[in-house]
Amino acid sequence: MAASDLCEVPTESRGCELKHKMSSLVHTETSLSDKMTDSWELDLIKLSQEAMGKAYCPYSKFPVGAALLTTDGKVFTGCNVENACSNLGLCAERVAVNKAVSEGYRNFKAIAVCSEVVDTYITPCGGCRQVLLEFGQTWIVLMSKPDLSYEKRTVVDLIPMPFVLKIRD
Ligand SMILES: O=c1ccn([C@H]2C[C@H](O)[C@@H](CO)O2)c(=O)[nH]1
Ligand SMILES: [Zn+2]
Repeated sequence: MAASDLCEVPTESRGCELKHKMSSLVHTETSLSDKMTDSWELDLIKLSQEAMGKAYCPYSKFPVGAALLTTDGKVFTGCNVENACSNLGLCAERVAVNKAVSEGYRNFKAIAVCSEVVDTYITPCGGCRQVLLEFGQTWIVLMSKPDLSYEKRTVVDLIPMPFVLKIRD
């Protein structure tokens, strides 16, 4: 995919987005277009690494970052947020998804995930795979290493034979 694929936000509205970002502490999205270098996938991974710096993980000491790209070019980041009551901890991916959904964004193009582990790509846990699936089967998951190398899969690749709730009329 070309870097230009990211420029889905019409040029005339980008300044507006940027102004909106700078003028508001409430809104948490950033626009990828103003951070773009060579490839959007690498940019998304770099944003996930930035988010990893905010991880709150005193128990596992295992920081994770995520950066979620919407189909209209916005990025919502997340980090893991642990708790003394361990089952209340949140994964980075779910923090990013919940931030996006709570701001009105449900259409996603990709999510990048990162950790400090150098010898394997970080992969979303089973719970997060189901959460990602909630918002579509064919969007992209980028699982990275600190050196920016990554594995690219679709959501359904990571959760074959997925559970989908069929609601009876
Ligand atoms: O893909 C993953 C895997 C793990 N974690 C978090 C959960 C917990 O805080 C820590 C150790 O499992 O890493 C994530 O945020 N995302
Ligand atoms: Zn998870």
